[in-house]
Amino acid sequence: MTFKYPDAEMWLFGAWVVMSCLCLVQAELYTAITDLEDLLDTEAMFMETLDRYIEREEKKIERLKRKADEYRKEHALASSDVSEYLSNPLNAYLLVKRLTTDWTTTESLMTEQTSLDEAQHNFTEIKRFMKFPTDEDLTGAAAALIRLQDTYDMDTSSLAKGELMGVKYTTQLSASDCFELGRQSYNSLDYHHTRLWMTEALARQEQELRQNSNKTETPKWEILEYLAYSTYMEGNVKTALDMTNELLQLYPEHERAQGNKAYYISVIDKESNNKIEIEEVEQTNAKPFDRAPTEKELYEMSCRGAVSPPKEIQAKLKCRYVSSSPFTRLARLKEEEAYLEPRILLYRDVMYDSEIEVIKRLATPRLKRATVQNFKTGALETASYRISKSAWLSNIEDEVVARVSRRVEDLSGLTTETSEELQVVNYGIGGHYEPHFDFARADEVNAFKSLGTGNRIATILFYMSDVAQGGATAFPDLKLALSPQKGTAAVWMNLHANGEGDVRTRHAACPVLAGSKWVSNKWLHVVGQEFLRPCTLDPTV
Ligand SMILES: O=C(O)CCC(=O)C(=O)O
Ligand SMILES: [Fe+2]
Repeated sequence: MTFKYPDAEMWLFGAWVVMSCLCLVQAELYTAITDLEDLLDTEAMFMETLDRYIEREEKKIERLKRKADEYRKEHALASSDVSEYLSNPLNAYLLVKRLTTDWTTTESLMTEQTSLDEAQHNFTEIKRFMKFPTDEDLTGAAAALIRLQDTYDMDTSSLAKGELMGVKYTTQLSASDCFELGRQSYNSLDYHHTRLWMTEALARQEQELRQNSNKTETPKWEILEYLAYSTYMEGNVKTALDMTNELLQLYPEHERAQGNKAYYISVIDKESNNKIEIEEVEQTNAKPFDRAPTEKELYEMSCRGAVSPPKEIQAKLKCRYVSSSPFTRLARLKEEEAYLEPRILLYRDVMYDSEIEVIKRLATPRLKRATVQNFKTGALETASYRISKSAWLSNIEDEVVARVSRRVEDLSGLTTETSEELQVVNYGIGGHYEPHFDFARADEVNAFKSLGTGNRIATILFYMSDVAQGGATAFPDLKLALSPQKGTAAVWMNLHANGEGDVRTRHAACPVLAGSKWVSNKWLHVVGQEFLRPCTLDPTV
């Protein structure tokens, strides 16, 4: 890549060498924090190019100002006594010269484009060789924010003010930021969030105008257009008509709004001719539960701590030190019961910071958008219900990975001979994994078939980071949420002793609200555990 600013070249080239190997594949940057960090480097290069462009343009304007001063002075002199001035042959010559060759030079200075061309060239090169977000990334980032809003039940205005579940951050969203979220929701046909964010955009815009801030970029009529339409789509035609009237006061020639107005009036007329009272839908965020909550609602409630296991169950939970193997006799395990039936155990401080660093370092260059198995076909696919980046590490790659496998055996009393490799996962903001089973169900015939090791009998989930906010592992049916604590492992059996899947283990990774989440999974399989966990025909075990 060639850069046109000579002294920028060395720095840019250095950055390019580092970045170019990482950056040729550009997609889904929002899925992991590690990728977002690279975007800051891209932004730094954009800023450098912009600063240089401004500097050059300012120099140009300075030169033009000096020229204008010269013209003004000479012109004033001439005007003070025109005939006297022009009677001098030198002045007559200079006047003609000023308006010919001189003026041509001035004009070409005005229209000179080199700094613009160079800046544009540099922008193109940066976009080609550095990580650069796509429209898909913007859609994904907006969807992640909306997912967080829903899961953690955050009201639009608090979120726009930077309040995340009671924690106040300094970043706020401007009217145009809110407008963009509304527009993204509109493009996803999500009229509920379109209305919420366009309402907020209007409120913010009024505030910005009151504060005389020059932030306001989106015309009010445009916000009103989205707001009116989403309001109509949500069933409130009268309010939609009022909003469209307001829009037309600001922009009377707006043809689409004129059409919509006529349409809304016709809907209202038709209803009143039929003597049907139009019921304006009450628009609130509240979700009244006059019915049993759906799994999604239970999942979201577990994530935000709005539900928890019954007190009787919690009262029975114990914690203890255990030593079941040579290793754990030396370093006794801190075992905590998180749930009894099914048994979900937490082991504290079983992965050390130094081990976590090695695992993260090995996994980082290999992180790819996580896939889920299409259990019907066996194919691996990306899916919006699982948003994270993951990589697999094998025991032979590093002693630390092998050591983690041995620790898994100590924790579970099972063998890792037939297990999958260690799956390392990094979730960015909004990263999540919706409710799922780790085991394959009866109809998912192709799952693990090629491995020949049977179903996933147990899950050992290591938390490799704390998470500032959100990111719990939720078990919706149990109303249980495990909050990540660096170094802790969660362990549970996915199968009953008769080999049937235990549906109570259905679980999810709640969206990360603030911070970044690292975990690793070790999935143990059935084959090889025959003597370690004997099977029974009793379906209750
Ligand atoms: O990240 C978590 O909390 C759970 C991850 C999980 O369930 C999975 O990867 O299967
Ligand atoms: Fe899972």
